[in-house]
Amino acid sequence: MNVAAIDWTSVEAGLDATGFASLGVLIEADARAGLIGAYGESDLYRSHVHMARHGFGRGEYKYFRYPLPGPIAALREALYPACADIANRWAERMRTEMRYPPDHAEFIATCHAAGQTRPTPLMLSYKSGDYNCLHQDLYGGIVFPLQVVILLSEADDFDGGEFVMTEQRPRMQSRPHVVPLRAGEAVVFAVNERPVKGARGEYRVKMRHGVSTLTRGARFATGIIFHEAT
Ligand SMILES: O=C(O)CCC(=O)C(=O)O
Ligand SMILES: [Fe+2]
Repeated sequence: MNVAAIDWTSVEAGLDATGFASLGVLIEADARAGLIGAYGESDLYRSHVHMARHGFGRGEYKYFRYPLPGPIAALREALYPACADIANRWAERMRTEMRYPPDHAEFIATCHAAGQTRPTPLMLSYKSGDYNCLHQDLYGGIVFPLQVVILLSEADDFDGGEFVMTEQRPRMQSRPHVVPLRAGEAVVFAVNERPVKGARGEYRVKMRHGVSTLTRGARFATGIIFHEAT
């Protein structure tokens, strides 16, 4: 984890330009292997979702229960403050009333007061033929506008399985993005809407994310979502 090395000015510029930005490699090989190795330990998770059963795609994911694994808990807390600054600037530009407190514990208290009490960080597991349909991770009325995904598998472990985003612009066709990810690399991206500066002021685009079909091997990723679920 090297959160101190992140250049948040360029991260914000990337988020403003495309709705996503790399944070560099934040989970080293040992910790990646640890998280993948613990995927089968059911005590660590509060729920297990088979995507095909819900029409979400193919493959599976599991939501962690508290206490979160060390590296996930540490990153969630350490990444939050800079993300909250960006989130507050976005809220101003989009003229929404929500403002985000400077530390994550305080934001969690806001979620709890609204009845969102369950943890949302998750592990995702894909095998050849699996994919994740375009979606948004919204779990209640309280939404933190940025989230983070980290690839845990090595580049050689799989083919296909690219992280993709779409940007739905008002009265225009949707724009696709393929987001490159190295092993351990984290990408911060827009959960839902983000502001874009147009010729006549700010407008909003709606973002969705997903994963293209794996054509070989196995792919694990972890997602760090800052709001809690109902
Ligand atoms: O497997 C992936 O890269 C996508 C993960 C995802 O949907 C998420 O982190 O919310
Ligand atoms: Fe997601």
